[in-house]
Parts: sequence; structure tokens; C-alpha cells
Amino acid sequence: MVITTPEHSLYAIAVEQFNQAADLIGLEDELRQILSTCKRELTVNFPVEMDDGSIKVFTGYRVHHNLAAGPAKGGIRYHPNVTLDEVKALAMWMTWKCAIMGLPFGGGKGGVRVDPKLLSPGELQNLTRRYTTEISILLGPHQDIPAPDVNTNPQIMAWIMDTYSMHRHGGVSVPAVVTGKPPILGGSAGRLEATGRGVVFAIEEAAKTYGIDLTQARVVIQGFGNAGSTAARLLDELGSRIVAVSDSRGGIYNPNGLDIPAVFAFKQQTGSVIGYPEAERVTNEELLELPCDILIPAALEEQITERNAARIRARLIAEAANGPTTPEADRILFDRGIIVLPDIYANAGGVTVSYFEWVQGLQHFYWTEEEVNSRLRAIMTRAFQAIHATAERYHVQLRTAALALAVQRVAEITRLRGIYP
Ligand SMILES: NC(=O)C1=CN([C@@H]2O[C@H](COP(=O)(O)OP(=O)(O)OC[C@H]3O[C@@H](n4cnc5c(N)ncnc54)[C@H](O)[C@@H]3O)[C@@H](O)[C@H]2O)C=CC1
Ligand SMILES: O=C(O)CCC(=O)C(=O)O
Repeated sequence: MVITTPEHSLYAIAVEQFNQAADLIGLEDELRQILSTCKRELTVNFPVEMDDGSIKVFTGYRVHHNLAAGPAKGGIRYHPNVTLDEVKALAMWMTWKCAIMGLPFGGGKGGVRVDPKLLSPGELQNLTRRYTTEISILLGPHQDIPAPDVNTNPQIMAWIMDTYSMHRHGGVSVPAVVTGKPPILGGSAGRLEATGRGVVFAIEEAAKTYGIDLTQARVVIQGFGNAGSTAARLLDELGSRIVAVSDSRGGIYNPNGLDIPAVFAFKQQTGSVIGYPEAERVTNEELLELPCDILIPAALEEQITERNAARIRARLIAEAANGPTTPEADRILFDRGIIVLPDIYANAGGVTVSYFEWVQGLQHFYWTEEEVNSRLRAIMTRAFQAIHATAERYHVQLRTAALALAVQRVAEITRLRGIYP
């Protein structure tokens, strides 16, 4: 049985990817139905008091895709284009991501339809606290543990923890209810950089396997936020040449290599990479087609599609973003021999260190950054080897191999639990 969704959507893309993996492992129809469906989809419409005293109603979501392996885990996104369909896809990808990394979590995700850049700090805090209250019927350290995603950060995680702790625990802090917190509130050392660091660990494994010399590699990065800027910094430290980076306003390109600490400082001062002096300006579309060895999409979904996949000039694509490549583009890239490190593996460093943060929060016992980073590297390396071996065995792309391993694991857990957890 092939599961279909009614219209073209991001969730339809996630289900199409799932179907490919389910076909590969010969998954039975009952489990196909269960695993291709989100368990819970909560929509909340909530009022927020603005600085001028007016009230605005915002819409937010929290979705649990699957809880067979443990409590729901996944970030919260603030973006004007957030939809329930997008959050469902992101939640499903979290299920597979946690499964590949062997984490005891199910998949969840949340989002609010808002442009946070238009809010004052006070309004942002009001919105976060009210949204947290609305979704708190799902939250808890053993039920659902949010984390940062696009446009959310440690300060927002601190407000989520405080709101939950005030309502549900008499004000005593419950650090394990959210990850990605500031370290002084129980956040893990290394969580802020974990997604970008994990991307770089994944690239290092791929480079060894496919014979790419990182000290000579030219790198292009779309998105210079948490994931993209950290990957840029760490690859720069490894000796790679970062030739182009971008943000929502566009990109900058210097074929001789950008001075990444200087670009980072420029972005901190001005709010954008645009205007950085020693580079030419490119659009986000042009940036994706620049000649390079490694392309890192680190912004939003559906950036590499059937329209531009034939013109991508990278040897390796490392997906820091969730869902940047459509299935049509995947097929074109595979035929062209371009290696894609799929999102559910390449960006899993974030949730892996979130797992470390959750464990530390439950125990109130904290690790050093060295411990965090070396455990992260070990898990990223192990997962790469398993995915690569599966891809070789079945002659499939790394995404299908990664999904097959993930779906297999969640299916096995579901069968052992007795099919309907
Ligand atoms: N923060 C985390 O721990 C994790 C993030 N991710 C994924 O990584 C991606 C980036 O997330 P973060 O770095 O956390 O977000 P962020 O909010 O820190 O940064 C996002 C960056 O993308 C840029 N951007 C937005 N729209 C763009 C567009 N249309 N074209 C080019 N750039 C654009 C923004 O200007 C910003 O530089 C997302 O897909 C997210 O789901 C995945 C795993 C974990
Ligand atoms: O750290 C986490 O729990 C989840 C981060 C996230 O949203 C993601 O991996 O896409």
C-alpha cells in the first residue's frame, strides 16, 4: 500500500520519502498507516497584548508525529509562513532523526505564524508565554520537550521553561521540559553550536569516505543563522574556503574565500551579511548554483528543486536545514552523482545534544563541553557508517538508507510494544 496525501505539500514530501523507505524494507500496510500519520495536531489561536495596549490574535501549532520511542522532541519555529502542514512534516522528520541517532524520543514540532522581527522584546516574551501556556497540555519532561528552531533562541527557551515551571511546578524550575536553554539555567554546554558542529562532523565523515580534502574545499552556505554560521566558523577553522554565505536578504560571494569572523562581526553589527564590503552580491537562487565542493543549505525548505537541481555545481550537499531538497531534485542529484547528506542525519547534532541536555536536566548533573562534543562525534560517526553501509548494500541514496534504518527501528519498537502505543 502506498500512502497518499490529498494535495502537494511539505507533508506530502515527507510521506513520499517515507514511502520510498517503506518500499525498500517491505514494511507491512498496518505500520505504513500508523507511521505515515501524525498522532496529535494541536492548533491554538491566542491573544497577545502589544506595547500600545492593543490585542493581536496569533496562531500556533504543536504536533506529535509518533511517540513509540519516547516523549515528543522537536523545535519551535517563529515564522510568518508557518502552517500546520509544515509543522507536521517537520514533526515526522524529527521521528526519523531521533531514531537514526538512537535517541529515546518520538517526533514533535511546533511553530507560531509570526514575524518576530516586528515584535519588541516585551511582545516577544508575551507571545512566547501565552503560546507556551496554550500548548502546555502537551508539554512535560516526560511528554514533550521543545527546543529552538528558526527564529527562536536560548532566551525564548528560558521563557518557555519559566512559564511551564510557574504553571505546573509552583515556580520551581523544571529544566528538562525544554532544551537549548542558556547554560546558567541548565542548558548543555555545546548545545548552541551543536547543529552546526554536527553538520561539520557529518561532512568530515563523508569527506573521508568520498575522498574530499577539507583543507582545499570551497564551501557555499545558504542561511547564516545558528546552524549556518556555526558550520561556517568550524569549516573555516578546518581550513576550508567559505566562498559564499547568505541570509533572508540575499548572499555575498568571494571566490577567494570570505573572512568568516569578519562576516560574523558584520552581521552582528548590521543584522545582515548584505553590505559586507569584500564580496560581490548574489541572490539566494544564484548562490545555490555557485561552483563549490560542498553546498550547505541552512535556511528553509524546498530550496533545491527540479528547477535548479541540474545546475547545482557541488560535489557534496550537507543539509543543515530541514527539507531543503525535494524528491524530484533528489532523483536528479542522485543521477548526477552528487552526494546528499540528508537532513535527518546531517542536522541531527542539535537534537543529539538536546538529548544530552535533557539527561543532564533530569539528573541535575552537568557535563563539560569536551564530553558533549566527543559523545556527539561518536554518535554522528556511528550513524554515518550505518547509513553509508545501508546505501551501498541497497544501491540507494543516503536519504533513503537513513530513512530505512529509522523506519525499521520505529516499526520494530511499535511491534514490540504491541502496535498501538
Ligand atoms: N537550531 C537548531 O538547533 C536546528 C535547526 N535546524 C534547521 O536549520 C535551519 C536553520 O535554522 P536555524 O539556524 O536554527 O535558524 P536561524 O533563525 O538561527 O537562522 C536562519 C537563517 O536563515 C536565513 N534565511 C531565512 N529565510 C531565508 C531565505 N529565504 N533564504 C536564505 N536564507 C534565509 C535567516 O536570515 C537566518 O540567517 C532550519 O531549517 C532549521 O529547521 C535543524 C536542526 C536543528
Ligand atoms: O533539539 C531539538 O530537540 C530539536 C531541534 C529541531 O527542531 C530539529 O532537529 O529540527
